[in-house]
Amino acid sequence: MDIEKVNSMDFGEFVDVFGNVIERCPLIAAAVWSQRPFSDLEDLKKHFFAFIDALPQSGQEGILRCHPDLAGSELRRGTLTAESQREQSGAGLTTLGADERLRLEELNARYRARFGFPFVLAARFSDRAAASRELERRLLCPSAQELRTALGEVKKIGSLRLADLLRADPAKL
Ligand SMILES: NC(=O)NC1=NC(=O)NC1=O
Repeated sequence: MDIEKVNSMDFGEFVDVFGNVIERCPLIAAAVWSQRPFSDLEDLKKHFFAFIDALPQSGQEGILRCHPDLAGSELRRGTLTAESQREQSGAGLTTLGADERLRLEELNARYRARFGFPFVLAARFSDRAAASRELERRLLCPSAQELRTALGEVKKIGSLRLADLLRADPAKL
């Protein structure tokens, strides 16, 4: 899909296509639509990220809370979004052994209890071993730093999803 096609989209089409670039936060696409026309993918990405960066901390934490746990209950229940399902299975998180899954579950619970939002990692840049290693490392970080790190992961996930969409053939959307 080229940027001209994106710029020609009406509001509904734009949110249909880009509403899950940031997991379960269609509001962001709904806001970014009014920034059109976009010069290219980078410009579109810049507007998504600028919206996130301009939010108060409560809004940024809200974005993180919209993310399903890695290898969590939503994965088991099959209620992940298509993007999350692909990302998590690509990182080998759908085939964890029981002990690995329980370990992640326990770490996720400790992380959420500490920071008040779930651990977020761009799974496509990771694998099952790296996920729990990163979780253990980041669990020890100061809260302000961890918020910035987590939002950086949200942006990595969003970048990959945008790149997929811009490469996608509109007929298949
Ligand atoms: N908690 C998470 O990090 N979730 C996810 N990371 C991804 O890359 N996809 C997800 O669903």
